[in-house]
Amino acid sequence: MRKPIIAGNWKMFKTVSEATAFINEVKGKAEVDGVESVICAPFTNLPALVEAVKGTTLKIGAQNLHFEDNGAFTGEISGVMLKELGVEYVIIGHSERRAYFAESDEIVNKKVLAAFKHDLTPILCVGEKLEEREAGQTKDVCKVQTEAAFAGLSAEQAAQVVIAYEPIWAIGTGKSSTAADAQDVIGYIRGIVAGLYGADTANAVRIQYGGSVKPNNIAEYLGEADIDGALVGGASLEPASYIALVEGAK
Ligand SMILES: O=C(CO)COP(=O)(O)O
Repeated sequence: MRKPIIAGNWKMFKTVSEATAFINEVKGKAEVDGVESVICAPFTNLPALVEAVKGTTLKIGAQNLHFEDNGAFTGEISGVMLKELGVEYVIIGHSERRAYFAESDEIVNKKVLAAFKHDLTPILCVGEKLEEREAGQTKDVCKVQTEAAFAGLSAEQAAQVVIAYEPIWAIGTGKSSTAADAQDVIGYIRGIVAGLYGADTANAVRIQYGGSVKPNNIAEYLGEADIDGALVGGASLEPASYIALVEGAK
């Protein structure tokens, strides 16, 4: 059985004091047996958040990393740095990074490999643009992105990747994919992993849906056979809403 995983992607929101106040409000509430609950926060919040979640089952993730361990890369943060902080997860290849920071499939792959080098679990984002969906290219786009990102991973590593299928047209728009459409694409993505590594690995990989997930629609997604959780932006920012999301994944 795959353990459902709810991850909040805070994007560029919350100062350190706002972030720690959030954890104090959700402690003991956004902790539900059988559901993994992860907050992916801006870099500046990470030390305080790792400290704030001690003694809880909540986990902390970053939203990006550089693929090198160190070097002349002004403004960047590496896997070594994240690991020493006690961060466990890292979002890689979010569509906002691909669009605004020119992250190619090759860079995404290097980042996935860097995450494993430092024992961080990648939350790998894939998904199509609106024009790609309209042109009937959704599955092709997901195939190219997934295969590129997994290049060079062992089966054991592949089984640990969390994939987040996020159709770009559904992010922050209130236009969510139907649960059935999300299941169709996510089942297809699981098949891609099966093609690369076989059925056991594919059955172990957890695949989230992301894009306008809210407390009132999360149960529909989690009710689908291949959807193992959600990567949530806007609705992860308020404590009450985040708690409802984790409860909705039971
Ligand atoms: O991009 C997302 C999560 O990574 C989705 O954002 P929203 O939940 O705000 O649509």
